[in-house]
Amino acid sequence: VQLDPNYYANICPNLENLVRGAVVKMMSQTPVAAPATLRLFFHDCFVMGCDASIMIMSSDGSDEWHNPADFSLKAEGFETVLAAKAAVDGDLQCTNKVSCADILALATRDVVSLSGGPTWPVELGRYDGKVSLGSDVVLPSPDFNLDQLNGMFGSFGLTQTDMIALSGGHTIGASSCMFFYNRLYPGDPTVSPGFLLQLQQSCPNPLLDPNAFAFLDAATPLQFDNAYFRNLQQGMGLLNSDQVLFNDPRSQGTVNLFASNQSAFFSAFVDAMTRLGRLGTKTAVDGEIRRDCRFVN
Ligand code: HEM
Ligand SMILES: [Ca+2]
Ligand SMILES: [Ca+2]
Repeated sequence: VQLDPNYYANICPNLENLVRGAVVKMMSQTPVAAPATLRLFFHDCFVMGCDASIMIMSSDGSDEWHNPADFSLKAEGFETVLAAKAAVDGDLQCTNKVSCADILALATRDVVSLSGGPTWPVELGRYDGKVSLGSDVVLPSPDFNLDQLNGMFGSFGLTQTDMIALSGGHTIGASSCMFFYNRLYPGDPTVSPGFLLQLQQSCPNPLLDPNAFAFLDAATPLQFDNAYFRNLQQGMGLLNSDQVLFNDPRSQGTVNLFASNQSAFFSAFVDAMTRLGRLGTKTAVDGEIRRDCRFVN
């Protein structure tokens, strides 16, 4: 299936402005909107393709969101897409003509660029999926090593460079301590000593505070920039799957490039996001334009 940035040019000419307006408003209300939306897009695309399957809420808890790998997705991402969908449907020319999957793709581009990252033309024309099953969810674990990361991203036709650039999505947002406690007690030798102390203070005890968290990019947690890669050079990657990108000699060169050259990171990120956005594209044959992003029609 061929996606096209101009897909809605005649169907809903004001689409991009409507989405951006809703995203700007959500971002002014909460700093969580941007990272939550970006992560939502990634988790959507890796399961059944970019078809907004992650947004379907079933009454019996069998949907993707109820899988432990998705349960920690923050509400603000879903709310951003729902707000953008409401803005789009509020334009009579557009009502029920734009898929939730396309709105999620546009909102994701907008949260990235409005956080200081690159902007790019978003390919459009995906239909929404009609199936969401928790049992279909397979996502990378924060304990993955380089071969496991390459294996999973490679299964989607993404290269190691794509995988490293996309991991740069961790330049914004936070992680619950539960995903990296195992690096803190006893201290993982690849965590810099100062950062280790800092993290042990933020995450004192897994049993005491399940809500404890740390920023994925301790330097600039709200800015979409290449500080994430400079952190890795200093042993300040939060997740094992982050730090391993620098520690493994096979990926270190790309980390060093992105750390020293922000435009190289941005252009690799745009390429990789565009490829990610092409996964599992649905059409009218196997999809629909969902009226309410949370339910199949
Ligand atoms: C490479 C494999 C990846 C692993 C193992 C991974 C794992 C994680 C984990 C464990 C968290 C913390 C979740 C929580 O505390 O609820 C997280 C957060 C996040 N991830 Fe990833 N991730 C990966 C790739 C990606 C990609 C490709 C993107 C987007 C391009 C992305 C975007 C994000 C964002 C923005 C957050 C912060 C969410 C927030 O603050 O609400 N991640 N990731
Ligand atoms: Ca999906
Ligand atoms: Ca940052």
